[in-house]
Amino acid sequence: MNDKISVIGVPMDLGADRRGVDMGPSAIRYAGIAKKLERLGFDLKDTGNINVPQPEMYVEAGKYKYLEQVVKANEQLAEAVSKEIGDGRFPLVLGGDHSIAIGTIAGVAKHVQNLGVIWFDAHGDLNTGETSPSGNIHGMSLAACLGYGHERLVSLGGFFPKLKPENIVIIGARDLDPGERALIKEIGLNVYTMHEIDKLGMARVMEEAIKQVSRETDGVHLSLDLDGLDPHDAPGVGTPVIGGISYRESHLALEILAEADVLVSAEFVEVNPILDRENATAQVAVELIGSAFGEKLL
Ligand SMILES: NC(=[NH2+])NCCC[C@H](N)C(=O)O
Ligand SMILES: [Mn+2]
Ligand SMILES: [Mn+2]
Repeated sequence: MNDKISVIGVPMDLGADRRGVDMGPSAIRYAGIAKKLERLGFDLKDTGNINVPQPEMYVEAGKYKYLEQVVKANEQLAEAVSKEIGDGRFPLVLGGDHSIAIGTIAGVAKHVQNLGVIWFDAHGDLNTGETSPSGNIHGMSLAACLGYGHERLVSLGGFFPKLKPENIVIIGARDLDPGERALIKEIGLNVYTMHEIDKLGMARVMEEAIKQVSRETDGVHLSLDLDGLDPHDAPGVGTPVIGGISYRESHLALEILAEADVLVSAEFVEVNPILDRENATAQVAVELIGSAFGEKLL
């Protein structure tokens, strides 16, 4: 794995239309991400935060809430990610709501022709403005990367689609909207719901998932929404869903992923300190980052 990591913070909450998740990058830094990665021997650079507007500056509703602002911030993010990769560094993006996957993936896909993606999430984030129950863009980011949804989101970074369905797996899904289910069936997206995780076990799920996302790709991106974990272990998220991936399963998953040595980029999103208990969810994020970057007990 690349031993140079660049942290990029994205204090974005417009895609969730809910305050708090903008403080995610600070909370994850406060929980000790730098110490963790330096102790693991990485050359770490913190590039600071992307500039994201405050929601109070705008009154907006509709099918794509805060579209203009979300696009602007994601364009900056895509450039920042692309620059770090161009400098030979591994971009580690801290959210912020999950709409930022659009910018991260746009930046990575500029360099990696066929990008594989492991999408850890309770949700599919496969809505478009037409199917979304909320108008929140964080529920539309994976769809946008696949070429579905608003033109501004789909073509962000100047090219589309960024991803092919066969190079993606979703892990941990347990809350899908009707339009998301229809899209999954239509394009044959591989989703490991909690049913498969319970039945097969996380080790087998990860082996299969890694095989699929690295088969015909030139690198793999990890997009980890903390709400993929059970709210018992990660309470500080805006859209919690019971019955999720346990603390232990999530570590196992990332340890197996680290062993496979396929990652070229990663993002950890949806940490909301306002809803958290004593920064526990940011703490979990830092521990998971450790596992994803090869931390082991012995
Ligand atoms: N990244 C997330 N937490 N997404 C939650 C999405 C919730 C719901 N499916 C929606 O579209 O509004
Ligand atoms: Mn998500
Ligand atoms: Mn989610």
